Amino acid sequence: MTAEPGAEVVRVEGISKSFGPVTALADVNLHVRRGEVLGLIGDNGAGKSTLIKILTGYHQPDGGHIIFEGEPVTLKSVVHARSLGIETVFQDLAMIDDLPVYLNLHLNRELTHRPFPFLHRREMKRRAREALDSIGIDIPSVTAEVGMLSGGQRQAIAVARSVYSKAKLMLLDEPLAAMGAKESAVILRVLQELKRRGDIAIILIAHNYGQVMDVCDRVNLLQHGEITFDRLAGETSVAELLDLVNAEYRLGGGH
Ligand SMILES: Nc1ncnc2c1ncn2[C@@H]1O[C@H](COP(=O)(O)OP(=O)(O)OP(=O)(O)O)[C@@H](O)[C@H]1O
Repeated sequence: MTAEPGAEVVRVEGISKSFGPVTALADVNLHVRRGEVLGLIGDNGAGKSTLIKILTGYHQPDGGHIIFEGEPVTLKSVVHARSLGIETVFQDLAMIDDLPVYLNLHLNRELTHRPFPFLHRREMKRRAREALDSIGIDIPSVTAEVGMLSGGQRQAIAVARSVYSKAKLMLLDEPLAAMGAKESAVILRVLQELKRRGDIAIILIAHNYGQVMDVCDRVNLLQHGEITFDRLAGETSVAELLDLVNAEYRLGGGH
């Protein structure tokens, strides 16, 4: 089914999740297609991270369904979700700073000279270079330690790692938080390139609506545990999004 360009990769139906007395998600419905970047916005505490953690297999929902590539799935764990092609790029990156770029790209997937347990470094370097070049990430050397790179470059490598592991659905939770304009531009360029290639579905959480509008095809607003707004980016504006979120404060629903 996903061989088709534009095919639906994931559909979420009626997802709910509470933490004790706190209802994080009440009745969430959303979907995203191959080659599409869906921007997920919402006030602090709206439930965005909880939704991403459900899709990544970290939290189990209390109710509702997840349809992945047309089949209902129960995502039992992060490892299970990853085995299906659901990859998350976290804010805190999960990179090992004192390892070079090419080994970070191959974490838990190191190539060896079979049947011998020696690392096939030359081949890993070659593949790392190819993976970075293929999505336009400009890193001078794949042997550089990740800890020496800028935040933007590290985040770009985290994205490349997901692509390299053949992600079908990529989840990005605030990848641009704490980044300067130049660093954000690196990531936005990579996302544009992935969009152009058209084979991955992407859900992006971001607080900067200007950046959301730059890269997303469609925007969903999460409020009170439900998606209350679903619009093509070309049919809305930063001003409208700000207005919708700020309306909550005016109604006394904000924190
Ligand atoms: N593990 C948890 N235990 C208890 N409550 C939680 C837990 N995770 C989230 N919550 C609560 O669920 C609600 C939704 O939180 P969530 O982090 O998903 O929101 P968010 O939209 O990602 O917010 P932010 O933009 O601030 O990151 C909040 O009220 C939060 O306090």
